[in-house]
Amino acid sequence: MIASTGAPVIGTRGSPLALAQARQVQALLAGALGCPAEAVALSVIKTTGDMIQDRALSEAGGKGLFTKELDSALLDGRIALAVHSAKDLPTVLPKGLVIAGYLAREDVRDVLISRGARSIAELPRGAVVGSASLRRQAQVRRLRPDVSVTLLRGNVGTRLAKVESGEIDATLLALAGLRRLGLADKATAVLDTEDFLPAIGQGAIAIVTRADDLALREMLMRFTDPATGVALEVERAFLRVLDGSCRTPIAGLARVQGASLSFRGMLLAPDGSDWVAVERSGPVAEALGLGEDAGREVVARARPALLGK
Ligand SMILES: NCc1[nH]cc(CCC(=O)O)c1CC(=O)O
Repeated sequence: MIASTGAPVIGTRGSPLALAQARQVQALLAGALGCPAEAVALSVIKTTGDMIQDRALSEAGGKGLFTKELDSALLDGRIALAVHSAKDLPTVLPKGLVIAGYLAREDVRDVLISRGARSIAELPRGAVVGSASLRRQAQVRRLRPDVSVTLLRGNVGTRLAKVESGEIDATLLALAGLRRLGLADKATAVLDTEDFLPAIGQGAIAIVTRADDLALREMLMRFTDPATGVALEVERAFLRVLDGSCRTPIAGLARVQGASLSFRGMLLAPDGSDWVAVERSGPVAEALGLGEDAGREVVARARPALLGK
């Protein structure tokens, strides 16, 4: 759908983070169109995921919780593009939709936010770490089997308040999200990807359009980042192979340097007591096969319990 100004309408969720991300795309698209940012309309759409606050999303019925309503708006023509955290996108999009591209990736790392401890190693014995992410819960427990993890949902502001008030000892968040909210100074420590692997897609903003909207797809190519696209192709291929069970924590990160890429991926038991890690490198031209291959290696090496079987 084209707004009365003639510019394509952007669909977004209404959370502060989603709006910050949509505004980045709004500014870039306005630049490409040669019009003021206000001429590109943002349409705020509530998703099922926005309405669930009391349980882990993994228990609330699976994939696409943050995308379904935006997908429908795209397919109905109410919006022309949807802006998402790549991390929240399911591995397979509904028929007729495509990821048209990604903005250049932000910092991919997670951060620790705590009152006293300056690192995960420094957390007091038996500390309580709040997180809604199975991947973060598992990785914290892999490094520190003595800490207890508790479900912590809600927006970034609420989570920070719970650390400040002492309700929990620490939490973990994506540095990218904090930066976009202007809250990066809340981070106590930035976690090295060597021992704390990010989520598939972390730090990347994805733009979804209708597959047949070729004019818009071409327009978006003026400011989307091909290297981020390659990294995400690897990571999402890895995730697709492992995707059977959303109860199983998965982490992975691809890096692109010129014509070569490297990838590390991990599948973990929810309590961090078991894991399989893989490492691959190869040419950019083989991104898809490399990601799938890494996924198949994990499946082959994992104990059945790790695969939820
Ligand atoms: N699950 C919510 C979500 N989706 C994307 C980000 C951060 C931004 C990003 O990864 O690009 C966050 C918050 C967080 O995990 O701290």
